[in-house]
Amino acid sequence: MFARSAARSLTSQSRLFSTTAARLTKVAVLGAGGGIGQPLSLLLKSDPLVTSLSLYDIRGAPGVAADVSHVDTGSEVNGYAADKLDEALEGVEVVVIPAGVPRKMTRDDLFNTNASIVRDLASAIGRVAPSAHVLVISNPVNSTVPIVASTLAKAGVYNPARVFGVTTLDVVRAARFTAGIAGVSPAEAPITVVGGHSGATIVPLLSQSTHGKGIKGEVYDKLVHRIQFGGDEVVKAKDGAGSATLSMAYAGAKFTNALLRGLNGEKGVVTPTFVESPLYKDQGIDFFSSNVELGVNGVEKIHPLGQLSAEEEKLMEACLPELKKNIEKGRAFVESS
Ligand SMILES: NC(=O)C1=CN([C@@H]2O[C@H](COP(=O)(O)OP(=O)(O)OC[C@H]3O[C@@H](n4cnc5c(N)ncnc54)[C@H](O)[C@@H]3O)[C@@H](O)[C@H]2O)C=CC1
Ligand SMILES: O=C([O-])CC(=O)C(=O)O
Repeated sequence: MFARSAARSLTSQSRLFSTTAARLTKVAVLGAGGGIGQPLSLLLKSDPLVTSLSLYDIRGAPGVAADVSHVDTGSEVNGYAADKLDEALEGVEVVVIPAGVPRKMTRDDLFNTNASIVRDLASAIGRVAPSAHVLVISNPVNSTVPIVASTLAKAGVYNPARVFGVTTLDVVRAARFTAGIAGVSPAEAPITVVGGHSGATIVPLLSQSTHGKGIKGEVYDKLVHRIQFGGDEVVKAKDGAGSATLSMAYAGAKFTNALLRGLNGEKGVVTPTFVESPLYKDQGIDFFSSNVELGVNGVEKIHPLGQLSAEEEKLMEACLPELKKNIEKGRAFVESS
């Protein structure tokens, strides 16, 4: 079912999973009973690089685990009820967090509910699995990632190479939408998306893409808007029933597979992700999404942005102040907790 392939970047491949080696990896999903958590758990059960899957939620995880465990792949699956968080985290190397509420309005509206959920989960990770790699899906990502980092730092176990905001859905959308305009396969139209994960903080670098660089004028403006506000399309279409879940599960599984490939020693695994980054530290922005090489230690190398077009410079001007505010809000929440 899954093809083996030579090392190559995540953004240049269309297959969901790719593997070059086998190594024992225990992965936990916190929020496994939710709209993202359930399909994500199924996809991770299908990933040959996952050998053990630990599913936790305050509601319904044992049922999801029993269901997913019948899938005929090698990994073992265990489900944990609300009071079993510590057990769920034991021996885990990779923790994926889609726990929390989805939005009705803006992602920032979620802050009040999700900030404490993410902080408490990070605190348990710091206690039970302090060297785990933590992949944050819960919104607002621009704030929840600093919350995880600050919580782990408070516990004295923060390793910046091991905390990631999952921005892969922006990358997936950018490739899909650009390919639609260019009339090519999305696999031929990888787009680097940088910045953060909400509206104006999402900056697609179309000028660096073979099929994106020729898109100009109104078509360009509409494409950028669609990439930045793709989440709104889904929220609107679901009409009160939540936000993107299936495409996010796909994106979450894709990023997890990329990290597992890196942890396995595969070289050249490069994809955008929101991490502690030197790129805009001089402007007081400590977290930023850009192309990152993933390796045995998690973050191996943060790539420079490369040449930006005049339009992208303008997008970046709008991105940076908003991103800075979002990051500060996350940090301040942990400081005052
Ligand atoms: N990073 C990204 O690109 C995206 C992020 N999201 C975000 O992912 C999050 C989850 O979205 P959905 O799955 O649609 O929501 P959902 O409401 O369907 O599922 C969330 C799950 O989290 C569980 N939960 C709540 N508190 C918990 C806790 N303390 N510990 C463990 N589990 C807990 C709930 O019981 C529920 O099963 C939202 O914050 C959403 O905004 C959604 C799409 C894309
Ligand atoms: O729009 C939302 O709230 C969910 C999300 O992050 C996305 O779809 O990109």
